[in-house]
Amino acid sequence: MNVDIGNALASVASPGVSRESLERLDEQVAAAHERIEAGMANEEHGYEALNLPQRTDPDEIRAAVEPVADADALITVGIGGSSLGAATIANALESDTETVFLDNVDPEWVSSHLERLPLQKTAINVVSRSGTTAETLANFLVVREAFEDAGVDWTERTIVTTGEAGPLRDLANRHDLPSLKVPDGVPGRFSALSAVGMVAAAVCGHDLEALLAGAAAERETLSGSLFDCPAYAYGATTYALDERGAGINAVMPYAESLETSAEWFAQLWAESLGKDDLGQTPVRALGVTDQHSQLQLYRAGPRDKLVTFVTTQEGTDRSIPATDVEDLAYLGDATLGELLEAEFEATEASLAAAGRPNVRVELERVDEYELGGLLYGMEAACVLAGELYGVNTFEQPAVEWAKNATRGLLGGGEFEEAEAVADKTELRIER
Ligand SMILES: O=P(O)(O)OC[C@H]1O[C@](O)(CO)[C@@H](O)[C@@H]1O
Repeated sequence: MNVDIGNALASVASPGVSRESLERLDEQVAAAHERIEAGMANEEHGYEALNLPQRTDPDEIRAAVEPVADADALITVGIGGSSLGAATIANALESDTETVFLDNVDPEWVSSHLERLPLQKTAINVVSRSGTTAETLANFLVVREAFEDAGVDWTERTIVTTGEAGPLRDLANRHDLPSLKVPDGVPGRFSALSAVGMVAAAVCGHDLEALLAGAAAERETLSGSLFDCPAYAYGATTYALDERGAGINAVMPYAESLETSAEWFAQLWAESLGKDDLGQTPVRALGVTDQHSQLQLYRAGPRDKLVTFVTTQEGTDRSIPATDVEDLAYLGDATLGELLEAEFEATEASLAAAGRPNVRVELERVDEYELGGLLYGMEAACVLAGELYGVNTFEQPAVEWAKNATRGLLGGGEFEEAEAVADKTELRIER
C-alpha cells in the first residue's frame, strides 16, 4: 500500500501535524521499529503476527479444506478477529462460493441463513482461538443441529480452526475433523494472514500465495523511518493527529468490495489502542455512499476527526448511457469508475478546503496481493501506534467484564458483573 499524508499536515489542516513535528516523531518511530524488530525476531506475543507471511503454510490450509473444496456455500462461525479477517478477504474478492459469516447471535438472522442455504452443499468453518467464545459455540451448536435436521452429516462438512486445547480442539479430535491451529502469539485481530483468515479464502479458491506475497512485500518496507515506510507513516500520522485532537478516525474505502475492511480495521484499532483512557475511535464509512450521509459532519462538525480514504487505481468499469436530461447530460460522457474517482477527489479536496485532516491509503487494485499488503500494512501501523501510545497493544482485558456478566445472567456461574446489571439506573420515557 502507498500512503499520502499531505492533507494531514499543519499547513493544510487543523488539527494537523507539521513536517518538523513528524521529523521529531521519527526518532520515536526509529526506537519503536527496533522494539518491533526485536519482538518479531524473538517471536514475542503479538509481534509474532508480523511474521505470518513466512509462518503461514498455504498447502496445509488447502489440504484441510480439500474435503469441502466443492462447497457451493461456506458458513464461517466465529466472531471478532476469528471472523472479520476472513470476511474482509472473502467479501473483497469474487468467488462462485457463497460465504456467510455468522458473527452475531441474532436468532432471526441466523435462522434466515440456515433456512436459505443448501446445507448438503455447504461447508462449516468454525473458528475460535479459545474455543470457549459463547457466541461462536452457540452458533456452532445451532448450525450443527440444522445440518442434522436436514439429514446432512456435519462431520463431513466441518473444518475447525482453534488453539492447542479447548472444547473445539476436543470436538475436532472426537470426530476426526480437519483442523488447523490458530498460531501462537497472534491475537485474533492480527490473525487474518493465518489459517484464521485464510480457510475461507481457500474454500473460495482464492490465491493464498498472492495474499501472503503482498503481506511479505509490505513486511519488507518496515524500516526505522516513517518517511520510508507507508505503514509507519500511517501509524505515526494517526497517532500525531490524535495527540492534537483528532480522536476519531473515519475509514472510508472508495470500493464496495472493501467495506468489510473498515469493520476489520475498527476491531484492530479499537481493541489494540483503546487502553489507559487512550486510543482513537475508528468509524466505518464508505465512499461514495457516505458523502450523502456523514460528510456533513466530517466537513462542518467538531475538529476531532481524521478521514482515512482507501482508494484503488484500477478495476473493472462500466459506461453511463447517454441521457437527454439536460442537467445530467455530462454523466453520459463518463463511466461509473470515472464518477467514483471524481467524487473521491472532490470529497478529499472538500475536506482539505475546510482544513479537515485526511489521509490517502492507495491500493493498485482489489486483488489478493494488494489485500495482503493492506492487511499487513494496517497491522504494522497499529503495532507502531501502540508503541507510540505506550499501551499494551496485544491484550484486551476490557472485553471480559461483559462476558462475565453474560455468563452470570445465563446461569453460567456466580459473577459480580451480573449483579451489577440488575442495578441499572432507570429514567424511562415511554411512548
Ligand atoms: O477466537 P476467539 O477465542 O473465539 O475470540 C474471538 C474474539 O474475542 C476477543 O477475544 C474479544 O472478546 C477478540 O480479541 C477475539 O478476536
